This record gives sequence, C-alpha cells and structure tokens, in this order.
Amino acid sequence: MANRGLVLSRPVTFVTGNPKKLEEVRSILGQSIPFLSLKLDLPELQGEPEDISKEKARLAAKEIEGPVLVEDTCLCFNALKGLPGPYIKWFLQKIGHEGLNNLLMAYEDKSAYALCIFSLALGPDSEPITFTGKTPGKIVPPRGPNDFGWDPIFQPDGYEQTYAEMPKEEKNKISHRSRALALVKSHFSEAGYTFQMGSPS
Ligand SMILES: O=P(O)(O)OP(=O)(O)OP(=O)(O)OC[C@H]1O[C@@H](n2cnc3c(O)ncnc32)[C@H](O)[C@@H]1O
Ligand SMILES: [Mg+2]
Repeated sequence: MANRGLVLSRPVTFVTGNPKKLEEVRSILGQSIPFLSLKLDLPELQGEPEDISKEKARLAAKEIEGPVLVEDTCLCFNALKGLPGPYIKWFLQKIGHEGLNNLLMAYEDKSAYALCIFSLALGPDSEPITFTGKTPGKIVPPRGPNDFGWDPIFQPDGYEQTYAEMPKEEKNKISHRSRALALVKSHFSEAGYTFQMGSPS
C-alpha cells in the first residue's frame, strides 16, 4: 500500500463528553495512534446513525479547528427495528435498565446489537470518514457493576457474561468500539499520517 504520508497540522483530538468512552479508546488504541482528547458535550443529534456521527465530527472539527475523531454509539433492538438506536442515551436516562428490558416484554426476540460509529474529520472543511463496529448480543436483566451505560443489560453472543460482568480487557477484545477502532487503526496505517508536533497553529 502506497504511503501517502499526509501531514496533519497536529495530532487528532478525540472529542467526547463521556469519560468511560475515553478510557476504553485509550486502552484499545494504546500507543498505536497518538491522539489528544477533549471533553466537550456535543449536541445529541437525530437521524441515521452514520449521519449523526459525521455531523458530530463536523461540529467538533469546527470547534477545535483541527483534525478530530468522534464516535456515536447505538444500542439497537431487533424486535423494535433498530430502536432505541442513537436515542439510547435518553431511553437509559429516563427508563433505566428495567425499563429497557420492559420494552421487550411483549416480544420473544430479545436480540440486539451494539453499534459504534467513529468519524474522522481532518479539519473543518474535510468530509468526515466513518468506521463502523458492531457486536451482536441480547438484552437481559441487569448483571454486574453499573459503571458504564447499558453494559449490565447487554450480553454479547457466545458469552455467558454481560459486558459489565466481563473483565475490561475481554470487553475490549470483542466490543463494538474495538471493532470500529480496528478499522480506524488500519486507516491510519494505510494513510500514513504524520503530525507537525509542537505548538498548535
Ligand atoms: O459525548 P459523546 O461521545 O456523545 O458521549 P455520550 O455519552 O453522549 O454518548 P452517545 O451520544 O454516543 O450515547 C450513547 C449512550 O450509550 C452509552 N454507551 C456508549 N458506549 C457504551 C458502552 O460501550 N457500554 C455501555 N454503554 C455505552 C453512553 O453512556 C450513552 O448513554
Ligand atoms: Mg452524545
């Protein structure tokens, strides 16, 4: 693969308001991609998951006037044709783990998938590129520590444990987030970005 070696004005900034996401991104990426991070509460947009993620990247790139990486996470119930999807944050906040289980009470099908869509925008005027990771599983009554979103009610296929019950390293091997980040990593190594380190201009 030709190494285009595109030079970026500075390292990419991962923008999120969620410290748990940042923790996972740090531990999944390790030293593979140098990045900065910024805690910023970006607007919760509506629409199709990929469009939401791209728009988030555009807003973030405008805000910091440089290269950004953002992600949007969805939890999609098959019986509900993919809902709550990108609206999972509000559903979780309003009705909690129990309410989310109750939404599926009328259906035999408890299957679901976790979806993570990263978007990379190299600057305020570049079109964001997306990277999608998906992990199939099912919705179960909550088990395990309640320290990250809907982890206690999501049991990935092939596992007896919920995301919350798994050791972090195990979740990070199979998660929606790590699958999307594997694509981000390949993109970085193929594109061969280099950064002008030092004071941001
Ligand atoms: O600033 P951003 O990056 O948008 O952070 P956020 O917390 O608003 O995140 P989203 O808009 O992507 O909404 C996703 C919701 O799902 C939760 N979530 C995201 N990733 C998760 C994961 O891996 N396990 C459990 N819950 C997760 C998260 O806490 C939110 O409630
Ligand atoms: Mg958000």
